[in-house]
Amino acid sequence: MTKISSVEAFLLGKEIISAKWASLMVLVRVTTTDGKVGYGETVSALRAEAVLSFINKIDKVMKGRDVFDLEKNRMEWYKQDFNMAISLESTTAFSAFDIASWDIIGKEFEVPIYKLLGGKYRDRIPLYANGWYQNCVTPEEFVEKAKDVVRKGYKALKFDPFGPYFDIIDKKGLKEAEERVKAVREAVGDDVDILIEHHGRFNVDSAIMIAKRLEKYNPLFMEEPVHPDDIEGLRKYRENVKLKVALGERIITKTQALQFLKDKLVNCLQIDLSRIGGVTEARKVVGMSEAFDVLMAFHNAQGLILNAVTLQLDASIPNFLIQESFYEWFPSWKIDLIKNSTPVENGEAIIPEKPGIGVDINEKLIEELKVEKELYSYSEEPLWVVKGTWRSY
Ligand SMILES: O=C(O)C(=O)C[C@H](O)[C@H](O)CO
Ligand SMILES: [Mg+2]
Repeated sequence: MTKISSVEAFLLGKEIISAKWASLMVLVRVTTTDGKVGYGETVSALRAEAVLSFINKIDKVMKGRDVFDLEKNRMEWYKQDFNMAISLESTTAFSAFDIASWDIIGKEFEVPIYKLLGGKYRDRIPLYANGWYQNCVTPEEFVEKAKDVVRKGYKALKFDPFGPYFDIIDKKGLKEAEERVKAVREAVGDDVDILIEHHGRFNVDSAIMIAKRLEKYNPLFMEEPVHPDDIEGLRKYRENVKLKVALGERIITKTQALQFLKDKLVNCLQIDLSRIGGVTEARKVVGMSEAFDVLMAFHNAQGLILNAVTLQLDASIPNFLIQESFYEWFPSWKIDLIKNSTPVENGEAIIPEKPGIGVDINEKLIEELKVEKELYSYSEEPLWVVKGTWRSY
């Protein structure tokens, strides 16, 4: 029995980066009584202290339990936390614990996790770039950065072309968004995919107007076109728009995922392993999606532990579309933390082959990067946008 002796969390950070929401990192370490160590990562933006307190409670519940008992351990936490199914803080804390558990299990068998999930389905992981458009507002600024992305070898890139518009978009906003998308499409050509991020900010009539304006640029998908809880709006969007819909980063249970699948509200599911319940729950949602002919494009916007474990699933699943990557736009401290062991080559990720999640943690950096608490200051530009893009021009 590989008994859990501790579940610890560390709040790490250094500087604000293009992905402001990911300027902090809650690193979770699970240790067993025989000294095995596994790492996971959770969501931190606006809720770091709450997540740390959940990890502290998970530590108390999991001490002495077998790290291999993934389903039993999850059910125990689900039983202990009456509100787990409606709490991102609880599910993200548990997701990190589950990821760290799989890290230990892979290390026990001395294999990367993908070998425990059915082996390799693909040798490399095609990526789309995100985070590349910091401080872009004018079409020219977007074009300059988009060309850099293509020069790096990416065959797909995602961006949010909507500036500071929220809920309703007017003629000026539509014109600005179209100018940005048109300029990027013309700059990258037809062989590079463009993916439109709405960040779930529009009411459905605005979202439909946007789709009508942008469909001529042939986006691979429209991500979170309407507010995340606007199910009726999404139904109306699906009735009026032919473009593919992608969503899922805010789904925290497989039951929620089922609602979108059974009502055919999504073409591509973007669940996030650090929110849905780690590897254990993510692989169930992959199977459910496969039954509905829905492809996976995991959300992956937090850090390099999440990136590594996400690549393990990408390697092994049949219904895969493309993988989000901030890798080349994350701060160097996050890359250093995993000893830069999941590099991107020509717009593709190499599958990490080390045991467990496939990366080693630079443990001496943990001490160096520790921060006391999450510093938050209000600004018109919310945390969840790529920094410097909320200006009209
Ligand atoms: O990467 C994406 O698709 C995002 O939407 C990034 C979000 O801003 C981020 O996850 C907010 O926590
Ligand atoms: Mg998104």
